[in-house]
Amino acid sequence: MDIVNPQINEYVLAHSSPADDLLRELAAETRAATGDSAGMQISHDEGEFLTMLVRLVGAKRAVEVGVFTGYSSICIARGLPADGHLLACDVSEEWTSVARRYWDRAGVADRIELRIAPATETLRALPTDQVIDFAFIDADKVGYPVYYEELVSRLRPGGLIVLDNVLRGGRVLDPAFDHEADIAMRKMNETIVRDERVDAVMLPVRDGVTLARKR
Ligand SMILES: C[S@@+](CC[C@H](N)C(=O)[O-])C[C@H]1O[C@@H](n2cnc3c(N)ncnc32)[C@H](O)[C@@H]1O
Repeated sequence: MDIVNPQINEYVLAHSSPADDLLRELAAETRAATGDSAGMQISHDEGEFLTMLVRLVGAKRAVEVGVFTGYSSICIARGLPADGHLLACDVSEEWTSVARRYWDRAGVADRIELRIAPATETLRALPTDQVIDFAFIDADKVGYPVYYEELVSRLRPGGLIVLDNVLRGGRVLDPAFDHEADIAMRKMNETIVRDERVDAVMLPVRDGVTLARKR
């Protein structure tokens, strides 16, 4: 199911600040190098959205779960101040080797710390008093509840967690879709809307994005 009419998506893209040449080159290299997996990359308009959110929150300390070839991490890092820090979590040396090259070229490598390990391990190992201003979750869907909990407990008041793919192509609507990722996402969405620690807004941006802001 298309969440948004494809023509509307094109129009949205055409009327958002355009991605620069570097991000377009990264998208093209990702398509050439990873084939069908390239569909995991966020879209240009979602990237601009992330940069704007990071700036609006005034974030300095950010976390990303799910780096792939680095598109969203560049967008997040560009929204941070020069002394900002992005902890980037992924399990793939291969995909993140592309990301490292583009972080260098984007001039943001000095603000990104990459940890190659299951994100559950990385996040659980963070000090409990570590303060996070902004987080983006875009990795294995079954892991979302753990990632959300580890991040929300460290989020400062006014801090923001952004979760991607919360609509799963519309499959969250129908329990007949019983893939573990669809089940996990339904549970995640129910948890967030009942979580009294945050105000939550779910938006039909691409495959669905939830913004959870700590009270
Ligand atoms: C949807 S892609 C991320 C796309 C990325 N945000 C972008 O804009 O290009 C999901 C990523 O999550 C990573 N991943 C999968 N399972 C993971 C886990 N348990 N811990 C950390 N990363 C994981 C994959 O290696 C993959 O790079």
